[in-house]
Amino acid sequence: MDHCQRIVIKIGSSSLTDSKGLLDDSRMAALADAITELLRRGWQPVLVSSGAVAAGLGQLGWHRSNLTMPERQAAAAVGQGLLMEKYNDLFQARGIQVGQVLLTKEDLAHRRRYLNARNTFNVLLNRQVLPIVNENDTVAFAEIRFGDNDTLSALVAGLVEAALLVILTDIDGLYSGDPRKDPQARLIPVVRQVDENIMQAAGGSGSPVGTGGMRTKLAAARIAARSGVRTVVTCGKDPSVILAVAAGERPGTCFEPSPRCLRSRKQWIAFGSVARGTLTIDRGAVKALTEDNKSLLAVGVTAVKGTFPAGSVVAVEDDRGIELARGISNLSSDDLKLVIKNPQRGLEVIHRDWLVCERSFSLCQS
Ligand SMILES: Nc1ncnc2c1ncn2[C@@H]1O[C@H](COP(=O)(O)OP(=O)(O)O)[C@@H](O)[C@H]1O
Ligand SMILES: N[C@@H](CCC(=O)OP(=O)(O)O)C(=O)O
Repeated sequence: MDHCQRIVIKIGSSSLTDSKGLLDDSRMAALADAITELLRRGWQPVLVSSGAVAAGLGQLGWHRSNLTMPERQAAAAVGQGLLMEKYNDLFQARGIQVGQVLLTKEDLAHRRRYLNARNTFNVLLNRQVLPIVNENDTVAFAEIRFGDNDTLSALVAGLVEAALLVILTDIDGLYSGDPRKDPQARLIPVVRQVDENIMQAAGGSGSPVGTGGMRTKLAAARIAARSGVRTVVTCGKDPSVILAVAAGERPGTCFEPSPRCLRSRKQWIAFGSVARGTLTIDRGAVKALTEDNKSLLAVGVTAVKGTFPAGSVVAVEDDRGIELARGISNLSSDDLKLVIKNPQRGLEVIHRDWLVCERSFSLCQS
């Protein structure tokens, strides 16, 4: 199996719909042509496609303004079927089988479901079936939904160990400021680190159909970079651009993979899992974790929030409430509460193999 040849392509609602907000047939056909060519060239592509809500609204004749969440979810229920029907017809005509993969944040947060999804992707990809992924909008609800598909595409890219993530949108890349508000804004061709400064350049969505804007694309690029995946954000008007990206060209903005990329299990802890509780640690423990790469011992834990069994993912924060690590706790919250009153020397709460220190988890949340 050659993971180097895996490529995740995310196409946003703004690139899939026409000026009336309906699915753009010619754009979808051009996308199908480009993906077919990628397969012919030996790549294993995964398509993360938005557009379910837009397609549903078009079919039902509903207007986007003032929709409640259940109404959006109902529109997605109608639209997801239409979207897949279109993709199925387009790819069948090109001799390619497709498989629908609908995921929620909760699916990826659950370690066994995450691994099951990985096995399914591997079977589809190794048998030249194109996985077409979307968020399962009809069941995902407010607090635990991705909302946009940018973050989802980055998690999928890490999951399948892709070499490239291509995010197709309605603008040719990341600009130094939101181009709608700043006419002086310049295109940034390469980003080596998604930090707070770069984050400040990004605004929300510019189109009525898009959801995340550039902010969620940066969060996605950061997750991908830490997972060892190079991200290119570029314009999806002409989907054949993905062939140029696969051939090594860098139209738009290229986000380089991090030299300190995380291995699979730590990627999941850092970006896929949902923390079930929070541990506050003292200054000595902060140093041990962030500078000395040590495991977290019970002596350094000063407070425990939440109720969780042993084996849960927990957030670790300093005494100012800043999250600086995440890991799998060897102890339940009940046991931890007993232990911190009377710490046993050397008792390990999180082994360093199950601990991820990340200076800015908040930058990875969309
Ligand atoms: N710094 C920036 N550079 C480029 N685009 C930006 C920036 N800040 C905000 N945007 C907006 O982000 C939009 C793309 O995001 P979005 O509308 O969510 O598209 P999609 O449906 O492809 O996810 C652009 O059209 C643009 O208006
Ligand atoms: N899952 C939703 C995606 C929502 C959305 O608009 O995402 P995006 O266009 O990527 O900002 C759908 O299919 O309509």
